[in-house]
Amino acid sequence: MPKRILVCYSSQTNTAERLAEDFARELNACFKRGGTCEVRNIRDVRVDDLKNWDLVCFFISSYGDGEQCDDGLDFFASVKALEDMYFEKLGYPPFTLFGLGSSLYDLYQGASVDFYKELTRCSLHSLGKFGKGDDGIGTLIDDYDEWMFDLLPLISDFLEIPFSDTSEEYHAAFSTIDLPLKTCPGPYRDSVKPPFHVDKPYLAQIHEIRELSGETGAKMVIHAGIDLDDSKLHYTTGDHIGIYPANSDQDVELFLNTFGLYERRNQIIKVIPTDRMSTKLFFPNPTTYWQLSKYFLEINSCLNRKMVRTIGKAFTGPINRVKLLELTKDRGTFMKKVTSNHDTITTFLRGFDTDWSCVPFSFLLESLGPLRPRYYSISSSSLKQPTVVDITVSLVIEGNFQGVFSRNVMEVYQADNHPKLPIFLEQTKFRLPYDTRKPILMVCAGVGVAPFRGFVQERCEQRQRKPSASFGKMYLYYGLRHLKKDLLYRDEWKEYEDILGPEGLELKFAESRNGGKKYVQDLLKEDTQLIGDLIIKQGCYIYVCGASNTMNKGVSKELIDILKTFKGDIKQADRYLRYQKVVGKYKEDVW
Ligand SMILES: Cc1cc2nc3c(=O)[nH]c(=O)nc-3n(C[C@H](O)[C@H](O)[C@H](O)COP(=O)(O)O)c2cc1C
Repeated sequence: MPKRILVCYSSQTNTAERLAEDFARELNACFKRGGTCEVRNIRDVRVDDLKNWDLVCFFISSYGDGEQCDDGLDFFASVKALEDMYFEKLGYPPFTLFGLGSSLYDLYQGASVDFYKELTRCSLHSLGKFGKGDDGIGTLIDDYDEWMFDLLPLISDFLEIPFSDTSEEYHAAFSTIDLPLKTCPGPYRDSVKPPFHVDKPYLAQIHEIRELSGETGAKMVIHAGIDLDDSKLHYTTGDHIGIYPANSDQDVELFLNTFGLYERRNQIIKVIPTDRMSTKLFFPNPTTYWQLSKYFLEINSCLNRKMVRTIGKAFTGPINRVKLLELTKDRGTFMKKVTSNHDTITTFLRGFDTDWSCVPFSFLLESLGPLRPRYYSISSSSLKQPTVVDITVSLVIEGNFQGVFSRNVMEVYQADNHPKLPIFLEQTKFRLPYDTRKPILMVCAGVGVAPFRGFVQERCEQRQRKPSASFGKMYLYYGLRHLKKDLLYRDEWKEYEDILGPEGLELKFAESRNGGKKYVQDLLKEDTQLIGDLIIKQGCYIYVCGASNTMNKGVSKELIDILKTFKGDIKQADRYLRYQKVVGKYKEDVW
C-alpha cells in the first residue's frame, strides 16, 4: 500500500499554497509509487481527519499581527481546544511544519510558532526541523529549499519508502495547447459584478494623480485618488488597498524574447495542469503569452537558488551548467553575485551567450508564480470621501532597478487617459479609537505619514460635523529628511491646524538631513515628560507607521526608554508597552 501524505496549507495571499503544491510534487517525484500526496487548504481539514494519513505536512503563513490567516482560524481554534497529550493517546501520525513570515514584522512567524506550540502541547510528534521562511528579506524560497533538502531523507526513513534522487529531472506541472481562436477576452473584464475582493479585483478609474510638491529628494512620491464608484466597496479610515500591478511592456518584450516566445506572443493558448497538484490556475484560461506575462506572472521576481539550480541541471549544456551550479553552491555567493544585483530571470539569463528557448513555459509558470498585489495604506478619510480612496506612493528606484508597481504608477501618471487599475480593499486594525476624547500619538517617517493624513482628515470632518463634541488632542511626530523639500501634503497641514486649533492638533518634525541628524526617536526623547504623561496618565492611543525594519523597532525601543523613567526599570516599561499592544492601544502599520 502506498503511504498517504497530506500536505496542508494556510495562506492569505497564496504563497503557502504554492509551496505546498511544490512540496507535494517533490514528494511524488522522490517517492515514485511508494507514496501518494494530497494538497488541501486547512479550511477543508478537521483535526480528526489527521489520523487517516501516514504523515501530515503543514505550511502556515502569518498574517495581521503574527496571527493565523483567515482560512486557518477554525483549525487552530480546534487544536487549541484539545486537552494536553490528546494526539498521543489516539495514535496520530507525525507532522512537519514550514512557517512563512516576514522578519520585518514585530511578531515574526507568530502564526507558525503558535501552531507548533499547540500541536506539540497536544503531543503531535514533529518530524524534522520546524522550518521558517523569511519573505521580508527575500530568502523564503531558499529557506524552504534548504529545509526540504534536510527533510526528504527523514521522511523516506520514517515512511520506509526508498528515496530516488530526482534532482536531475524536471517534471512539467503544466502543458499548453494552441487554440485556433482569433480573440481572447481581456485579463479583467469590466463587466464583473460585486462583490470584489482579492481574487476578483475591481477595475478602478484613477480620479486624479499628481506628484506631491517639493519632493526633490532621492524619492519621488505620487498621490493618487482612486474612484470606488458603484463597486459597492467600502473602507474605513486606516484600511489598506491592494493593487495588482502590470509589468511594463519593455520588460514583457524582453522576457518573451529571452525564452523564444515573442513571435508567438498573441497566440491563444490553453494551459493544462499535468498533475493533480496544480489544478488551481492564477490566470484566466485560455490566455496568451503576452497577457500572462503582462498581467499575471511575477516576471521580475527576485531569482532564487532553486530556480537557477534547476536551469543549470535541466536546461543547459555542460559549460553553463558548471557556472550556474557554482553560483548556487552557497547562499552567500548567490546573494552577492545575483540577489544584490536585483537580477530578474531575464536580466540574469541574458548575461549568458546562449539560447534559452529550451526552458519550458511550465517552468516559468511554476517558479515565477503569480504577480502579487501591492498593498498601500489608504491616506484619506472614509468619512470625508467614502467613494474615493487616496494613496501616497513612494516610487522605488535604485540605480537601474525600478519596482514593478513604481514603473506602473509612472506609466499611469504619464498617460493622457489614465488606465484603470485592478484593486480590492483590506480591513486593518489600524483604526482610530471609538472614544474620540482619547489623545492620539502618531509617529511616522517619510511616506509613513499616509494613514495619518487620513486620521487627521477624519478628525477635521468629525469636528466640523459636531463642533460641540470634545476630542482628544492629536500629536503627529513626523520624521523626514528635509522639512522644506520633503514635507508631504505641505498645503494641507495648515488647513487641518486651522480647523482643529492648537488644542486639537500639534505637528512636530524631525529632520535627518538638514544640518543635524534628528530622527522621530530623538523628538520623542526630548518630550519624555509629555509622552510619559500621555501614555500613562491620559491613556493615549499610539500609532506608528513607516518602513518596519528601520523605524518601528527604533520607536518601540525609545518608548520603552521613556516609560522606564516612570516605571522604574526597563522590564516594567517593556511589559507596560507590550500590554498597550495587547489591549489595542499601540498599533503599527508597517511594510
Ligand atoms: C498584511 C500582512 C500582515 C503580515 N503580518 C505578518 C506577521 O505578523 N508576522 C510575520 O512573520 N509575517 C507577516 N506577514 C508576512 C507574510 O506572512 C509573508 O509575506 C508570507 O510569505 C505570505 O504568505 P501567504 O501568501 O501564504 O499568505 C504579513 C503579510 C501581510 C501582507
